[in-house]
Amino acid sequence: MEDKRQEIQEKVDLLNQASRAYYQESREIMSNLEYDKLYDELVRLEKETGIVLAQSPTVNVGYQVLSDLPKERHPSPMLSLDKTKEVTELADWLGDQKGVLSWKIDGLTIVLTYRDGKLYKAVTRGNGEVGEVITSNARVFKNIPVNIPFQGELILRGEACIKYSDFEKINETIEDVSARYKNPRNLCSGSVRQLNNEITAQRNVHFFAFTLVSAEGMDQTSREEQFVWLTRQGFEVVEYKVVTQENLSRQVEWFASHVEKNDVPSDGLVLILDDIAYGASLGATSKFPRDSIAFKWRDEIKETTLKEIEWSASRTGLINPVAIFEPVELEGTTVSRASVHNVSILKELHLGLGDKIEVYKANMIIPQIADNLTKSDNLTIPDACPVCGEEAVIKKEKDVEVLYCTNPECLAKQIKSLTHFVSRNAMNIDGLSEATLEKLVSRGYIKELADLFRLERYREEITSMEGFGEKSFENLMKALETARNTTPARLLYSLGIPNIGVANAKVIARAFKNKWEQIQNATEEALDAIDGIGEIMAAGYVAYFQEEKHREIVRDLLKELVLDESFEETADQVFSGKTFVITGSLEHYENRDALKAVIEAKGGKAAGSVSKKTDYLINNDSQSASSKNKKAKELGIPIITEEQFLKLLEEADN
Ligand SMILES: NC(=O)c1ccc[n+]([C@@H]2O[C@H](COP(=O)([O-])OP(=O)(O)OC[C@H]3O[C@@H](n4cnc5c(N)ncnc54)[C@H](O)[C@@H]3O)[C@@H](O)[C@H]2O)c1
Ligand SMILES: [Zn+2]
Repeated sequence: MEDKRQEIQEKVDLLNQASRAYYQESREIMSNLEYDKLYDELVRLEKETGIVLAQSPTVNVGYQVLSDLPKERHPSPMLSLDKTKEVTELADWLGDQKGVLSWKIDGLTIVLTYRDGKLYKAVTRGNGEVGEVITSNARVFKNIPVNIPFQGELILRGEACIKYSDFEKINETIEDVSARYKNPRNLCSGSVRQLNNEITAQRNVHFFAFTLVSAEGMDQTSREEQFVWLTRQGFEVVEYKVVTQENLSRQVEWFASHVEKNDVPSDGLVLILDDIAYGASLGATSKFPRDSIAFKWRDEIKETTLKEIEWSASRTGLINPVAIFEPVELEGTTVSRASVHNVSILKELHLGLGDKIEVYKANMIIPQIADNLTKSDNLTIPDACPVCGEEAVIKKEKDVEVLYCTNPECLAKQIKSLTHFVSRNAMNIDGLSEATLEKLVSRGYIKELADLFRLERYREEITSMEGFGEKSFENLMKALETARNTTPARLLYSLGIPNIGVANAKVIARAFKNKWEQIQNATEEALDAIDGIGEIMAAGYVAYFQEEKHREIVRDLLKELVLDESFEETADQVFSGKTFVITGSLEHYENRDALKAVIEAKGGKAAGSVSKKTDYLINNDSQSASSKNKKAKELGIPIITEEQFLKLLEEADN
């Protein structure tokens, strides 16, 4: 008995510790599957021994709300939901009643109060007893009406959430990498509970109503009727189906088959009795209302064998373990990899190659390891980054151990520069989106720029990647072959040297007659002598090529590229035979000499006064009363702005 009591105490402590992290800090120290399993074990032990500790999560919705936001007590406690994983139990529970079945949205529950047709107050569920007042934040949710036709007091509950399609995009914009969120629910919680609603506004928070608590003077009798009414008031209501025992399993099937397509994160379904009065008559336990029940996906669990751990470096610098296992069918698709998230989880699972592991899809979507049955613990954590080979170290972030690449120039952290490298004016490689590049880098197929041209070796792996079939691979191979034949100017631009844009790259390449050796070894003086290249630019350029690692990048690239170093003196003389006159103040060019130099470099002439021989007058103010302007007009000579001149230059260059 003492042992059992001890076990209960330990489980209570562990569950409470997890809840504290989950609710207060928007982070997870264990998976929901693990949490629910522990919880079920605790329920079993409590039943067996008859002991229920005061702190037990089975009797408390409880965790303290510890934020700087103002607090408010709910008029009646907001409870949790009883749960089942069996459709038959769900059907028994429904009996001969009509019910409303909807997504159990995985976000943050909010209570809204409207008065006189206006949003008056928004409060989070908090610990069920006391919530946080977030009215100004709710006002900037994407789809919430701030004015509604109904004028009486209206109280409703719903879930605030961030859609999957927004999650990645928004998370990326959070500069402090360690402050980024693990899943949409965490991000939503962090976004809704902000002191500054400007941040909330940027996070695309959506609100889906699921319970009408009260509407002054209204007396609806059915939940379905309430949903329809709420829709008319301008609310988006959670997607739902009306069910009876007869069609229940079919409707559950419908939801199951739509989980993957659903952009709104969900972690199961909720079934509520349609008859409001009957539901209310059933009352509630200390933790659950009796008029509704949650349905959790069974989480089909399969046993398989761990083949390897892939260390996946991301742009955040984190190198996260991914388990690669013998393929298994899970919820209708073949799965062979699951993120292990971080070093702590890897250690807790005592993973080793050849281990028998159990895998499932969390919320029917994300593959996870549920358990390790053999725990051989034979892995070594790498001490070098799989992408750049530089030192990788284990860091502790809020009790969680993560592996981190110490090299600031690691390609994994430079996805943006890789995206630049393949862009149209650079290497012009079609079919490589930022997301694809990130995947290829994280899997170790691209460790340096030159590897892009060697992707053929990973044909098998890449064609089996999600969303990347034979056809797109073939297209990519073709695009690479075309891109391989390139010019020194493109290569120079694609390296992403500070301040060297398309135009500058062209000017420099031209100045060195397209000879790469000379381009790369240009001295500051030589660069400085080129029109349009300033001192600072020249210094940055030279510094770039002085670094051995940059020279190595280029050396390796040159092995893959076919550079066209031919040079025709006149080919670029696009203004040959043309005479320009410049007047008025300039915006783009520093002074007239700079503009003159460009004209001359292109074979043109810059004259001092307008005559019949003039082809263009460059003047930003065509209305000015200057004599040159007047003369040009008299002679019918086109007057162009700098902007138009640049266009001319660009058109001629292409
Ligand atoms: N991973 C962890 O460390 C950890 C810690 C604590 C809790 N948890 C997870 O949280 C669960 C318990 O959370 P809980 O008690 O906050 O909530 P719950 O799972 O009991 O869900 C009930 C709540 O869901 C919300 N909801 C969403 N959509 C709804 C809909 N369509 N209709 C009605 N209600 C809807 C409501 O606010 C309702 O109160 C656990 O089962 C576990 O999975 C995980
Ligand atoms: Zn690295």
